Amino acid sequence: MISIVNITKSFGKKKVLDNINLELDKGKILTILGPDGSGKTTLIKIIIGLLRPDSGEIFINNINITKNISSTRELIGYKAQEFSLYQDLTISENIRFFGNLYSLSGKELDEREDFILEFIGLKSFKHRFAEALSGGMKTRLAIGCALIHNPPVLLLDEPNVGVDPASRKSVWKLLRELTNSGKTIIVTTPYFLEGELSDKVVFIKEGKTVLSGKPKELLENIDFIVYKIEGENLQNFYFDLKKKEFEFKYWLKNEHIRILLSKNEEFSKISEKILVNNNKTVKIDKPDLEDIYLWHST
Ligand SMILES: Nc1ncnc2c1ncn2[C@@H]1O[C@H](COP(=O)(O)OP(=O)(O)OP(=O)(O)O)[C@@H](O)[C@H]1O
Repeated sequence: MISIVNITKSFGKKKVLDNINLELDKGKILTILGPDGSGKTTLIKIIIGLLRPDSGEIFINNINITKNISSTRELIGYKAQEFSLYQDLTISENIRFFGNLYSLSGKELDEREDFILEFIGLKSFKHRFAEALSGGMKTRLAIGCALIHNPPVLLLDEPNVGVDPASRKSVWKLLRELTNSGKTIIVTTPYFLEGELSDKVVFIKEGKTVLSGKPKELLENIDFIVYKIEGENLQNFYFDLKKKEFEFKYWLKNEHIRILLSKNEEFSKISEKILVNNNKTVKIDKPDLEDIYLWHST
């Protein structure tokens, strides 16, 4: 459905995207994961035709949209990272405004507005001003606005940044309903857990694809072990570890330190070196997508 072929883009001397290739089938969600500055937004902007790639092509339904930029209007609904709803317009007015931009009017616009209000679960709030909405409601409204012209493809740039975890879940539920009805969705996010909810993930680092695949398969085919160290004074312990410049991968995450070792490295060999004492406990932990990203990208 969507094919991204050899996309490369530089700003001045800086290569921001380096030969990106991706395929996504109809009715699926692709999540682009990567830290700030890795090139996610640049790729999205190229797909919607806001930026021209230096080389490469993008196809949606076999239409070369890099050559037919005008076709992106119909094919794609887009929610930008800094999406600005009109704060002094109501939910209903925001949706109708976007409808006007897509030349919808009269009965057609009324019906579309009604459908979207129902779909995003904001019908009973339709006269509420956008500025008075919670983060999750704003995101749902923004997705509704991007859907106004019923495009087959939806591109959402970091839709859940600044949204609480419960509302993030409701946004993902909405996305899944959309794919069940045949829409194809690309999402960017810095939250690795969101990747697990999608059909396909791609990890991008410094403009390069580190790894891509189905989250379930990536999680089932892991060639490392995650050790979780808990205990008191972990921050100091972590900074002590840093001074020793170990080669293995470790970092401080929430309330613990994570250490990744390949399956043939024995933890006992390093446990002496890192002086895990009585104040610390070591457990094997379930790997997640962030572990996979760090394993492959550092
Ligand atoms: N118009 C531009 N001119 C010059 N450099 C740019 C431009 N747009 C982006 N960049 C640079 O390209 C790199 C990738 O930026 P991009 O916004 O695509 O990353 P990102 O992964 O979306 O990060 P973020 O989550 O912070 O938006 C960054 O180093 C950024 O500074």
